[in-house]
Amino acid sequence: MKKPTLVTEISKEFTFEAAHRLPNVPEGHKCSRVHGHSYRIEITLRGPVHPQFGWIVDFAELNAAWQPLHAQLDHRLLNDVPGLENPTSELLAAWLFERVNVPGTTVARIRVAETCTSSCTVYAAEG
Ligand SMILES: Nc1nc2c(c(=O)[nH]1)N=C([C@H](O)[C@H](O)COP(=O)(O)OP(=O)(O)OP(=O)(O)O)CN2
Ligand SMILES: [Zn+2]
Repeated sequence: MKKPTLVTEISKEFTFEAAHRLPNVPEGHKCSRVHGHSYRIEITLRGPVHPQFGWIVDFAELNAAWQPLHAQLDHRLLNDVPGLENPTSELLAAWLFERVNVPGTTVARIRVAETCTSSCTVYAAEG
């Protein structure tokens, strides 16, 4: 029987604390006020599995790629961060998608969770 071609992904979760407000919501919306979240971010990378190491990249490389992003976001008012003037989960996920860079991999998807029950996932459309 023919062996299937495998697609392999690795994921790592990160957290940061930040405040935000949503400037474009309808008048009276609760999210127009400044409030904070303990953000949870899951970054998923795709790439070939190294024949000797048996991994796509060391999780430590993904951790290293996250650190400068964490520094830009943690304990900030996200609205002050260039490119995040309207910091919805959707736009934050897209902002992160453009900035995560781990050589030898591609970003498969990024999930941003603002609360225990609300999250957003972005990934590249096929083609
Ligand atoms: N599609 C989106 N909707 C909302 C976003 C968003 O980024 N994308 N953001 C918010 C607010 O930031 C809000 O703080 C989080 O949303 P919500 O799930 O409504 O938070 P609650 O904890 O208040 O949820 P309950 O389950 O109603 O308690 C709003 N919407
Ligand atoms: Zn919010």
